[in-house]
Amino acid sequence: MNTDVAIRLTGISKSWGAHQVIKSLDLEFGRGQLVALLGPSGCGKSTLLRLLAGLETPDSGRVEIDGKDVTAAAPSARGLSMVFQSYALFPHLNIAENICFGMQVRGVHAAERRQRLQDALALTNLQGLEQRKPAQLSGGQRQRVALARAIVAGHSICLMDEPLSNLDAKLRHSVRHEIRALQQRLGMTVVYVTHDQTEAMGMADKIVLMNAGGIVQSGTPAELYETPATAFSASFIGSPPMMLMAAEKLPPPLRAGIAPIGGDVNTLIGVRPEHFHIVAPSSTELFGTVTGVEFQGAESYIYLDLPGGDDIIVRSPEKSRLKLGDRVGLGWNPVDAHVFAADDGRRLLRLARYGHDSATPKLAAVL
Ligand SMILES: Nc1ncnc2c1ncn2[C@@H]1O[C@H](COP(=O)(O)OP(=O)(O)OP(=O)(O)O)[C@@H](O)[C@H]1O
Repeated sequence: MNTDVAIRLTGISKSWGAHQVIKSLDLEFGRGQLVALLGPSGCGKSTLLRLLAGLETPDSGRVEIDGKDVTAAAPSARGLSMVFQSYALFPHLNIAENICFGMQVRGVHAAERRQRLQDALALTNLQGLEQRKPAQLSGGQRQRVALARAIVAGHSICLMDEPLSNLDAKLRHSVRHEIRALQQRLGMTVVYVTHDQTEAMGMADKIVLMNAGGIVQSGTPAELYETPATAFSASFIGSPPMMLMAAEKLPPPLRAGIAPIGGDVNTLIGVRPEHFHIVAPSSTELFGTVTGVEFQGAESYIYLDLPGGDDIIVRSPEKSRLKLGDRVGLGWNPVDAHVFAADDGRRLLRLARYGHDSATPKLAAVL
């Protein structure tokens, strides 16, 4: 048994009627890690979490927790706690009673209950609020009660399903920081479902990006950002995401060097918004028309309409002086470009090598 693995899924499938929601999935969750299950609505994240929790049974495959086969085990026998989006607090019980409810049901001794309650209140910064009812707390405080309840359970694995989605943007940011700090301090293994890539990028040790019931890519946030395995991955990670341009619509000098990568395949060129350079129109063969400028404080987003019909966003570290309708030149360093097959989005070789290839001097020169 590999003790670094807290949860292992092997060949897990689940269908609802004819709809296969989870497609023969293999996955490992490292001990003490926060792993984000990320993906668009309906891709199967919550179903996967419920299969882990034992709230659903897989049609096939095996769920192991701490090396033990728990595929057929009841949720209560799996040694894990859960935190839901809806908090799931009892409105008629006060905060202390809500936090202690599970311990009481399990018959934990009163003195032990009091001690664990005090520890959890201190960890989640809820001291002084014990006697209040959930309705008398803010959304952020309620979510902290749900966290405290998960902590007192004393399990080393916690499953969280979109725990921050009922909070406003500012609160989401601070509670997200609290969850991460707590997870690291307690050394918990957390499986965290979210559709928000900034949350996953900011919190996770590992991101498992899902689409249509399968895993598109899994790795550290940096791996997904720097080396997206598919065009889907490229356009899901990053805010704004990577811009994808049909290679055939780009002027020939910008296409040079791509043909050997794609062969006969139509390709998409991907460039992150921060890697575009806005240059004088006379120094490049690719032009764009400014359709919008957003000032964000530390940076500006410049929206450009390209002749081929692609709309792109350029991220500029300065306050932009560009105006609507301005015509600008656009370039990028070839080492920052990614190439994907247009048909299924698979990653082809990175353009980097070709940028410095003597066979394509024009590409580097133009950019
Ligand atoms: N009990 C159920 N019966 C039938 N279909 C279901 C059931 N639960 C989920 N589904 C379907 O399975 C698919 C995946 O749902 P799931 O809730 O796992 O997605 P998700 O990625 O968590 O989405 P969201 O981010 O919107 O919560 C959806 O098409 C959903 O309609």
